[in-house]
Amino acid sequence: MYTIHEGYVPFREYQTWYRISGDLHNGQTPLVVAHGGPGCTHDYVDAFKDIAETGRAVIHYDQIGNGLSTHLPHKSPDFWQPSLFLDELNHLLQALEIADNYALLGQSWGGMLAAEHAVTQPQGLKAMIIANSPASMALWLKGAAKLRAKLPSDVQDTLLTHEAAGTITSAEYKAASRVFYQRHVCRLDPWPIEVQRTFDALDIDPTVYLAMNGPTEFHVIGSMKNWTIIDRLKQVRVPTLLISGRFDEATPETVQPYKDHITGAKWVIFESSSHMPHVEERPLCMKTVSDFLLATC
Ligand SMILES: N=C(O)[C@@H]1CCCN1
Repeated sequence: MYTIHEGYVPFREYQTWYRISGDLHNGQTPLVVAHGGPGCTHDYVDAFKDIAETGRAVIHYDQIGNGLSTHLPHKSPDFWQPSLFLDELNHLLQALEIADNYALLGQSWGGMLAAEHAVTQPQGLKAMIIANSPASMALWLKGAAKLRAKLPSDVQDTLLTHEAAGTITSAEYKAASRVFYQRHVCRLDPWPIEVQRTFDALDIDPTVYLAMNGPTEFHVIGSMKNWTIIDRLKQVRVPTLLISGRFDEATPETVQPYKDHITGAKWVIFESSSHMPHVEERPLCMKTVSDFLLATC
């Protein structure tokens, strides 16, 4: 077992909730976990706390805008920029006094955030795991369109009808979306409770997700739709592990630029998983990440 400590870090006029599983001061490089969305919560990536069983402290946090951190539903969409979340991450590292020695795991959008962080070559970053993340949203949209084209035709028609009508909050659109999510976001049925908690939180406050991403994982019309980091990946100077699922909405094509442009990057594809190997193949995923951190930190 390990100790658990939760708290808040001031960030600008807001606050960021965090939780430390394990001992930050035992000499092992701690692992910081950045969730996806943008605008999700830490709940669905809670499983990475298992790594604390190896003696390595694991820090989860809710990025500003959702979860237990400050919600800002009245901010204009252009408030929500990658630079805001990069600044928040740096504040968290400084406040927890780990900025000189940490590893970073980002899942989905969190992996995009981790890559944005790594290209700035922070001296304290010792290793990085980019999990289920695209290197550009153009590739993401291309991959999502291919997956969407394989859905049953009635599901495709329903999605198109409601997207054209703007009725993307309708029960019918949500039911059709769920067919995609069950295939390419989390293939477990039912979803683990912690995964459902994140999607329930998104339903309650979709501010960040709608501003930066859009209504769904495959209908991306938000400010991130033109995002790419492919041209900056050569600047990454830390050992990097890429993980994704065979049925992942982050298709191999979306992950490939990380492998091509980050020197020495290793890539593990989980054959029975989609977007969440950390719950779909939990023991194997945790061993893969733990072994990588043991070898690099
Ligand atoms: N689940 C996520 O974070 C993905 C990444 C790009 C759009 N949403």
